[in-house]
Amino acid sequence: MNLTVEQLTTTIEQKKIIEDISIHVYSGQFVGVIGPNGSGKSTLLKTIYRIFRPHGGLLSLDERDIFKLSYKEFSKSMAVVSQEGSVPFDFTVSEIVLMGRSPYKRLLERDTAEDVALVRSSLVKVGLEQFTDRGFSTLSGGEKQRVFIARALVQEAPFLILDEPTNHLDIHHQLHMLDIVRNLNVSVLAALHDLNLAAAYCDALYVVKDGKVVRYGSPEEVITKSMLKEVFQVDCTVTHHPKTGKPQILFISDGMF
Ligand SMILES: Nc1ncnc2c1ncn2[C@@H]1O[C@H](COP(=O)(O)OP(=O)(O)OP(=O)(O)O)[C@@H](O)[C@H]1O
Repeated sequence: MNLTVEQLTTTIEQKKIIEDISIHVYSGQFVGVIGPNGSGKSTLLKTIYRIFRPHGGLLSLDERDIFKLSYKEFSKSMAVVSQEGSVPFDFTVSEIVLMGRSPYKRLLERDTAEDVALVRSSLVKVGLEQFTDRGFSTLSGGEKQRVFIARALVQEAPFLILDEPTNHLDIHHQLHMLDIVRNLNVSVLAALHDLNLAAAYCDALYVVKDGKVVRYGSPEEVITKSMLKEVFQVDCTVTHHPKTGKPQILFISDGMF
């Protein structure tokens, strides 16, 4: 599934938070959005997944205007794992994951054996099969994050939005989660803070600063010493991973010496 974002502007309380952003995610691509804190990454993603209404521009999935899709059509097309996932009541893990099947159901329709099997296989994928009946509130931050990933998986959407999906995860689970997503062969747009992971997993990167796209290209084109200085205000050496050949950043700061 293709995503096209053309000249998108989102204003909150009279302030332009993102301005004139154009992005393309081709079918099956894993595209990253990187940028400093407060640069507008989440606002961009939230506008794409319809939390915010844009004040200008066009958003389309396979040529269809995102804002013209019904709730069910939209939810079957796009799954979201956000950094702010919360659950109002103490549902169990399997109840929360089952919610990912709701776009496929009519009101009060019962869960099918297929739904239950999908929930089970997603929980196995994220390593939470022992947690099926646990109350969500009893889980650690990383376990909660993996529940939301499982919920997105059962949604079986061809487009996945990830807003800092590895926030609470230890390094093993960060790599495991990105491996799972990569192997789904769906289109992905992900805001990532870890630039080495962004370089390792993404086919293309957009760099956002002050609400605007300031760089775009392959990780090799984008992850450079000058970009890191200009956009993130850090000094570094950029080398290459000895096995994958992807850019690898070694940060340098006065306090290290
Ligand atoms: N509802 C809101 N009301 C007012 N300002 C907002 C609102 N939502 C976002 N902003 C502001 O918009 C700017 C961009 O925020 P956003 O969350 O999109 O950035 P981000 O790049 O995702 O940041 P981070 O890396 O810290 O998560 C910030 O200055 C933020 O304070």
